[in-house]
Amino acid sequence: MTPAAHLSAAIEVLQLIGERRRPAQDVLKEWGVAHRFAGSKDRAQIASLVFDSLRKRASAAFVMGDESPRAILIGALREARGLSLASVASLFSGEGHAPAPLSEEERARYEGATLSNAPAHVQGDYPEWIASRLEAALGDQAAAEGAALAQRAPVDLRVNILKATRDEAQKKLAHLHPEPTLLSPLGLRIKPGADGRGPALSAEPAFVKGLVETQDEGSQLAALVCAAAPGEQILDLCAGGGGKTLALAAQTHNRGQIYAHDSDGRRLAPIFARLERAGARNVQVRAPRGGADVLADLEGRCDLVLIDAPCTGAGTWRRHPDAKWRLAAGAIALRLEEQSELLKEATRYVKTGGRIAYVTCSVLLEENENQIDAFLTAHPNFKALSAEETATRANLPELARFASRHGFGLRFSPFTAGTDGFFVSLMQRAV
Ligand SMILES: C[S@@+](CC[C@H](N)C(=O)[O-])C[C@H]1O[C@@H](n2cnc3c(N)ncnc32)[C@H](O)[C@@H]1O
Repeated sequence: MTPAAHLSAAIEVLQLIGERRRPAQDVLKEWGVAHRFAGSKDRAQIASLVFDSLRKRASAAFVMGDESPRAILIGALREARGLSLASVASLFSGEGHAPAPLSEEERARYEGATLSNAPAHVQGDYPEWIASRLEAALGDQAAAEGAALAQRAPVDLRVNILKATRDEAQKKLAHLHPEPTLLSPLGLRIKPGADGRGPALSAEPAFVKGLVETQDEGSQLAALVCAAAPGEQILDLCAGGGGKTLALAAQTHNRGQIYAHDSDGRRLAPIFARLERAGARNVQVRAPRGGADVLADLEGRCDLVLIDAPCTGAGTWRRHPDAKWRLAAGAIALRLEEQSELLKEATRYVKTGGRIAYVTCSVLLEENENQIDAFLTAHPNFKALSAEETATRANLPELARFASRHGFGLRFSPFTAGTDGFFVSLMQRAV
């Protein structure tokens, strides 16, 4: 396929995403199955165009004065890729499988339209209905934070200290030019390629042998501030695919016991191979078994209960740009209920003096500080740790500057920390 044919295909996929209201990744997969002539490199180019368009959907439509898939793609070529009008015009030639030539109006808008008078939700590329919620959490930084969430994300790796130091892993991956992350002492960052793609890590010996795992720097920090110590009894209540479990296993140097649980057994499926690869030997996976109480023996025994809570994912829009357009107010309400239930459930397992770590990958106040406030009011036998104390206990005192100004917890975000948006708060059970 030619680069111009990739554009036509991306317009078609954007149209399908709009009609089907399904995750972009699923629609791209279906499109690939229905168009067997497209090879893997073509599909990757098309996906990259689609994701850039979704990241910049609002600003691209504003620039072009039109919300059609074609207009959004054209606007995104300017907003996300900075292409010149001449380059775009040469691709939109109307020949072969290329999209129809640019109209006079499209040309004029591409060259002349500006975002300077656009409202915050357009400048920040998020849905208008969520603007007030983002402003409540982020104040006058909402548009800047939205714009940072509309950038392509780098590939972040967490070095597995059970197998290598950061220097060793960096040397083994030197051909990918990884740079040490600025905040996580365990992170390596690889810039995305010009087409937005990361490297094929699953074929890298350093990955296959478990020296590194993919994990956003914000997620690494959330795990690090849990300050898990060797010998502790730890429950990872929402372990999913095990991203945080693996980080905790490394932190504890394989000493003590980590119990990895998730209410959805299918989500746990990848954890077994990942634990094996990482050489993590202190993890017991506690998958659900019908209605059995699979965590009953942990009642009142845990030094640390991690709640990596189900959330809107409003901090991960760099990686899942379609999620911001599919998010609905009803989904937020559901997540809020699940989160407060999980906080309540966690109290069952924490021992006296033990701690709950509450984590989300959301930037919304309701899912973060407000949940902590409500929990502390309902559970006076718990006290929240200050940001300073949290950062000091984790031996990362410089993280105290990420203290939330809304309540107890630390906030990391693309704009303030160069990470995905993460919130983490620690609460200790009174002795
Ligand atoms: C943010 S994801 C976890 C990501 C994972 N910890 C990681 O680092 O890769 C949230 C998880 O919570 C799980 N979950 C939702 N409600 C739950 C509940 N009541 N009890 C336990 N797990 C739950 C979901 O199935 C989902 O896998």
